[in-house]
Amino acid sequence: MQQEALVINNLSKSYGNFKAVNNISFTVNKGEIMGLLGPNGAGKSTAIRIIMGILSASSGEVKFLFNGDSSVLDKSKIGYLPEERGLYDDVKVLDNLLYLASLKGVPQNEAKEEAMNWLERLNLANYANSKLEKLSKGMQQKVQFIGAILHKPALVVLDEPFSGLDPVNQDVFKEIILELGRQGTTVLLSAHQMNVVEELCDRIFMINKGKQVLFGSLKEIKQGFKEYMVKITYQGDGDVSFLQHKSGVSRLHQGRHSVTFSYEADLGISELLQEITEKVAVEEIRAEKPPLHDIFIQTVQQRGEEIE
Ligand SMILES: Nc1ncnc2c1ncn2[C@@H]1O[C@H](COP(=O)(O)OP(=O)(O)OP(=O)(O)O)[C@@H](O)[C@H]1O
Repeated sequence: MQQEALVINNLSKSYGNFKAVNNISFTVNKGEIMGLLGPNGAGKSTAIRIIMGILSASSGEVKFLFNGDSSVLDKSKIGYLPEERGLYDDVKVLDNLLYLASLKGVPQNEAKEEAMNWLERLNLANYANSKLEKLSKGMQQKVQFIGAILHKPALVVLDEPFSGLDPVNQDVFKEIILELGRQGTTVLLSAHQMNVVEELCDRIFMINKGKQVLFGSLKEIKQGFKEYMVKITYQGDGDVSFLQHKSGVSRLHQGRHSVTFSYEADLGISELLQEITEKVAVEEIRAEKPPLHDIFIQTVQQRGEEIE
């Protein structure tokens, strides 16, 4: 039985006539990894800051259910990685972490042990006694990430945790986030590089210009998108120009020995593939749903809306 940990109901935030967040609703279940995905300026940080109690909503509500039913946020149960990182530059790495842990009520001995374990795991143990300003941006982000999870919170809220990280460290963060989910920690994270996180999240809330675009698991979102991306490679100089006139085919690109196009899933693709194999000596066929990023862009465009 799924247990709701966080409920967002009809949340909006206006600045004058401008709606930065426009009536969004979603829930996050206990132990679930939820991705809030959208381009720059979509409203992700605004929504997160409202959830964190830093900004007030114009309307709507945020409910925390992991500690009984409460609209009051118990900050010691939440870990937060803010978009604008907030550590002390001229303070040692370990002391920065011990300070953050003390704000959450973690006893110093315990905090020190946990902090050193995490620094070890993130290859920063040698920097424990260096001032933060000596570390690279990516390293500082790792320290801030440790600060968000050190006190074993029930809910972790990460605003753009992957931006500015190299692919190796992105994978390290992903591994830790998955581990948190398995341990029952609820995770809400935002990202603009959709393809970095699409496989990580149990469910995804896609947002553009403050409004919901799509919401569901990756599988549900892909199933709901009714177009395949097809790529066929073949030997020799076959002629597949008939595809130009085929209904359901769009975005056709003809290469020297290959052709790519989009095809409406509802039409059933086997007959079309049969026709192609009669015309050319097919080497490889790939038909798959597009990546999340493309689904996002096409869904927004199909609705006649613009991307920020
Ligand atoms: N204090 C403010 N006054 C007016 N407009 C604001 C204010 N804060 C944010 N906005 C606007 O609200 C929109 C959403 O901003 P927000 O920071 O939530 O986006 P985001 O999805 O987090 O994007 P990014 O990835 O660039 O941080 C933007 O158009 C931004 O310019």
